[in-house]
Amino acid sequence: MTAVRVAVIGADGRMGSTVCAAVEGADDLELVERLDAGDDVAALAGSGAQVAVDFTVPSVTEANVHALIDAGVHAVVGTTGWTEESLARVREHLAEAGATREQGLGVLIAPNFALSAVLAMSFARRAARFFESAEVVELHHPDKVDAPSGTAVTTARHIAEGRAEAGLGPVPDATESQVDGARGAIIDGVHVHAVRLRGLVAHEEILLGNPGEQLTIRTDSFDRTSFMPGVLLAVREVVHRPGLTFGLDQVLDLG
Ligand SMILES: NC(=O)C1=CN([C@@H]2O[C@H](COP(=O)(O)OP(=O)(O)OC[C@H]3O[C@@H](n4cnc5c(N)ncnc54)[C@H](O)[C@@H]3O)[C@@H](O)[C@H]2O)C=CC1
Ligand SMILES: O=C(O)C1=N[C@H](C(=O)O)C[C@H](O)C1
Repeated sequence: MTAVRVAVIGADGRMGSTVCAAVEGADDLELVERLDAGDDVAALAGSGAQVAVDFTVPSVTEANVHALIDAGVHAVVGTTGWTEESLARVREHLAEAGATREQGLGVLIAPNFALSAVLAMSFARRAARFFESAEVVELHHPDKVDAPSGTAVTTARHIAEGRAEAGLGPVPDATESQVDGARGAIIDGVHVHAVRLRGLVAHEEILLGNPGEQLTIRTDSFDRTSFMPGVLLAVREVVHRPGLTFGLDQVLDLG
C-alpha cells in the first residue's frame, strides 16, 4: 500500500497542528509538508504532496485553494468564510484545470468535519419543514475570528431550504424595536446567535418551535480530535472526487 502524501497549511494553528498529529498517526497517510503564514503554497507543486489540508483564516483560504489547483494538488478545506461567489470561482477554476488533466482535481470544503455536527445539520434540514419557528445558537471559544460560525451559516441555509421547499413563510417575530444585534444575524431568514466564552470549543443548538412543543438539536465538540475522523476521511476521498464537494454530508451520503 502506498501512503497518500499530505501537506498541512496552517500547521501551527489549533486545527492544523491537530491534523498533523492525526496524519502522522494514520498508516495510510504520510505528512510531507507543514506550511504556515509566510510559506509559499505554490511551492507544493514540486513537493510530492498529493493532498493539502487547509485550516488557516477566512481571508487567505480561497487564494490558497486556487494556488493548490494551479499546483495540481487536491485540497481538503476546513477554513470558514466561503460564499456562493467564492465557491463558484473554485468550481470554475477546477473545470478549467480538469480539462487539461487526465484525472480531474478534487477540492472538498466542509464547514464542520465532526460527525455530530454533520448529522445535526442534516437532521435540521429534515426537521425544518415541520416547525413554525427556527433559530440557531452557536457557541465557541473566544479566540475564533469569525462570527457567526461557518457551521451556523450552513445550518441556517439548510433550514431555509427545508422551509422554502415546504412553502413555509417567514418565521414569526413581533419585534418592533431592538438594541442593534439583539435578534442576531439573519441568514436566509433564519436568526443566528453567536456566543464566545472561555472554556468552550465548538457547540451549536438548533431550536425548532411549534405551539406547545420544541425540538432542540445540539452538537458539542469538546475537543479538536472530534474533527479528525472527518478530516482523514476527506483526505482519503478527495483524490477520487474530481470537482468541488461542499460538506462532509456528501461523502457520508446523507444528501
Ligand atoms: N471545518 C471544521 O471542522 C473546522 C473548521 N475550523 C476553522 O478552521 C480555521 C482555523 O481554525 P483554528 O485552527 O482554530 O485557527 P488558528 O488561528 O489556531 O490557526 C490558523 C493558522 O493559520 C495560519 N495562517 C494564517 N495565514 C496563513 C497563510 N496565509 N498561510 C498559511 N497559514 C496561515 C496561522 O498562522 C495559524 O497558525 C477557522 O476558519 C475555523 O473556523 C475550525 C475547527 C473545525
Ligand atoms: O473556529 C472554530 O473553532 C470552528 N470553526 C468552524 C465553524 O466556524 O463552523 C467549525 C467548528 O464550529 C469549530
